[in-house]
Amino acid sequence: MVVTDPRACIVVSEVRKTFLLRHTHSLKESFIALIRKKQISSTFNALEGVDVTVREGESVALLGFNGSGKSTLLKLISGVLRPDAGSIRTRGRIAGLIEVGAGFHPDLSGRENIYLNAAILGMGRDEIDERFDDIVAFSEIEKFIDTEVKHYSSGMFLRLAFSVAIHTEVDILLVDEILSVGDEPFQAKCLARIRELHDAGKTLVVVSHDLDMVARLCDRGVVLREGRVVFDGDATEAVEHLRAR
Ligand SMILES: Nc1ncnc2c1ncn2[C@@H]1O[C@H](COP(=O)(O)OP(=O)(O)OP(=O)(O)O)[C@@H](O)[C@H]1O
Repeated sequence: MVVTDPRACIVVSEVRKTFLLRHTHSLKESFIALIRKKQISSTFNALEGVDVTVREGESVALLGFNGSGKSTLLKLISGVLRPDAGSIRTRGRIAGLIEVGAGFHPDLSGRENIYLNAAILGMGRDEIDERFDDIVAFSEIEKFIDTEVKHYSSGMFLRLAFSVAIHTEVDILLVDEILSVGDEPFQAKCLARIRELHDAGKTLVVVSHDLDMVARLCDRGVVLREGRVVFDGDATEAVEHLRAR
């Protein structure tokens, strides 16, 4: 596909993602299945023929029921997964709030993890120094910043990881289930920060089951059903489309 839109920053074109489904648990079972000429695995298309173009500064929600392919599409855009057919092109720095905290080390302190994680997310030492206080203040865990992360509660861990991710310099922010992060006041704060980033011109792609929040945060909604795009348009209409089924 030739991209004619000069403001396009994510171009998903004719994408298919296939997963292998195993039907056996062990080597012994596989052996028996082979002898009995039974299928030991089959393939399954989590996404098929998906076309989505996102322009700079847009806020797009990926909507759909469980298993419709939303997270898979987000992972393809972030580069964590590769498509089996079609192409995905992106322009600008992308940060995914997808597997938040995946790069954290339990034996290091909160402070050390901020430096480690921010570096993994592409920030330079000076940039981290400059933002360190903001990251810690946002997480509200100042008192425990020099404690090893393995002693943190799961909510504290998520607060710190989310704070680091949300303070990195990006053009495109990919967010999977914002509302699974921390307690209610912290979720509201994260949402406000994401809105601020969008107001400053950043592009957002959000996956969430909180349809009211999505309708307020996003301008556009893409509805997936069984791996195919069944609606792409105004976010409020997309939510209505999803609720109508
Ligand atoms: N690594 C994998 N191996 C096999 N199947 C997978 C894998 N990842 C995803 N799938 C399958 O692909 C389909 C789409 O999954 P995906 O996580 O993208 O859905 P989703 O729309 O984000 O769902 P949910 O709302 O439940 O989070 C599901 O049927 C899932 O079981």
